[in-house]
Amino acid sequence: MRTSIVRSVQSAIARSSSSSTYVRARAYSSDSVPERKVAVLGAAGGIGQPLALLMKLNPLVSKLSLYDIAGTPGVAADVSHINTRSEVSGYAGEEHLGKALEGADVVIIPAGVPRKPGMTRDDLFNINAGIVKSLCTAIAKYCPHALVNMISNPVNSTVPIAAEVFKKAGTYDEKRLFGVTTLDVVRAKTFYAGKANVNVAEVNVPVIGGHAGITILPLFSQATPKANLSDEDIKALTKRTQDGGTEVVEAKAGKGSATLSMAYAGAIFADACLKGLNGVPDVVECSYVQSNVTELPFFASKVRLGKNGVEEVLGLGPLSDYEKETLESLKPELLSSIEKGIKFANQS
Ligand SMILES: NC(=O)c1ccc[n+]([C@@H]2O[C@H](COP(=O)([O-])OP(=O)(O)OC[C@H]3O[C@@H](n4cnc5c(N)ncnc54)[C@H](O)[C@@H]3O)[C@@H](O)[C@H]2O)c1
Ligand SMILES: O=C(O)C[C@H](O)C(=O)O
Repeated sequence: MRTSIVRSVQSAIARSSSSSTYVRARAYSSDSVPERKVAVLGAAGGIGQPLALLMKLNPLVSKLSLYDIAGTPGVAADVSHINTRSEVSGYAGEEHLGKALEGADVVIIPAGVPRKPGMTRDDLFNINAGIVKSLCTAIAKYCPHALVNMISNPVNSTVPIAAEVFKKAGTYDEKRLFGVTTLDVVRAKTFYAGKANVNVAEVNVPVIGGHAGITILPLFSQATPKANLSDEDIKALTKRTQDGGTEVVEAKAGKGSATLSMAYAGAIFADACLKGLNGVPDVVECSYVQSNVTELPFFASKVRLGKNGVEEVLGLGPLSDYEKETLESLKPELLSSIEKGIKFANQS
């Protein structure tokens, strides 16, 4: 029974990645899976706890390191009783951050405050920018070669902050820094499947741009399986995807933002990073990375993952007129969030 629950969660995650990835991943025998340490920073939080659970279910992880400013020993003890491959360690307090990070292959960062109703993601900047800066300073020191999966908002600014911190430390490698935008893809797939009345497990929708309001641009013109949706339907789906986070923030009415769907999305993205590191071919996910597919220095688009992180930032493909227009209108806001992050990292 327990084995079947673990297997069904694992295969849901595997199916969510590209189907070719799934078929090849199954070809692994447990003996041939390399040792991989994954660290979660902010592991006692609303996202951190279910993400710790999902990473504990991932057979690609051999060491799971859970770090937070407080509360991590309990989470680690709890998760450690699950009879899966990884060895779990919990670390609480800044003096243990180095140990938590040492030897990490992938660092996932859901540390920081979430939104309340009426707030934008940018309203979190003042608190979260400092948290991300100090965590990235430690990453540069203790695991400079790790792939960094940034979840903390505002992602449009926290990723540029991380890049600047790593540049200052002399450890920046643009192939290893990712803003996690997978939740936008997860939402776009769900909403599209509902409207188009197609099997959600077969749906693919790229989401480009950034991770805040109008900077989130789902490319429904490229969605598969194809469906004959009207322009109004596409506009409504686009708006719902852009407002997906706010929908959850309002429904939670002051108790935070998306945690469970984010943990799921974060687990899919981390799994894709691990598969890439392990040499699984054709691992493609959307992510907010250093990019030259547009004139903006950071941009989310499809990315091929490999043994060094980003193997290739893929182009945008053909856009509808509506998507072209929306792309142009998101650029000023995204650029200003990027510049805000860069300025913060360099002045403080
Ligand atoms: N990228 C996305 O798609 C996405 C989706 C949902 C939420 N988020 C963001 O993720 C972040 C976390 O959300 P949550 O709901 O888990 O919040 P939460 O408040 O429930 O948990 C955050 C955790 O971070 C910890 N923390 C604070 N400062 C820290 C530090 N210096 N080092 C380590 N840990 C620290 C807190 O102790 C807490 O346990 C928020 O910024 C939220 O906006 C991003
Ligand atoms: O909306 C938020 O503040 C959290 C997150 O970015 C989300 O998209 O759910």
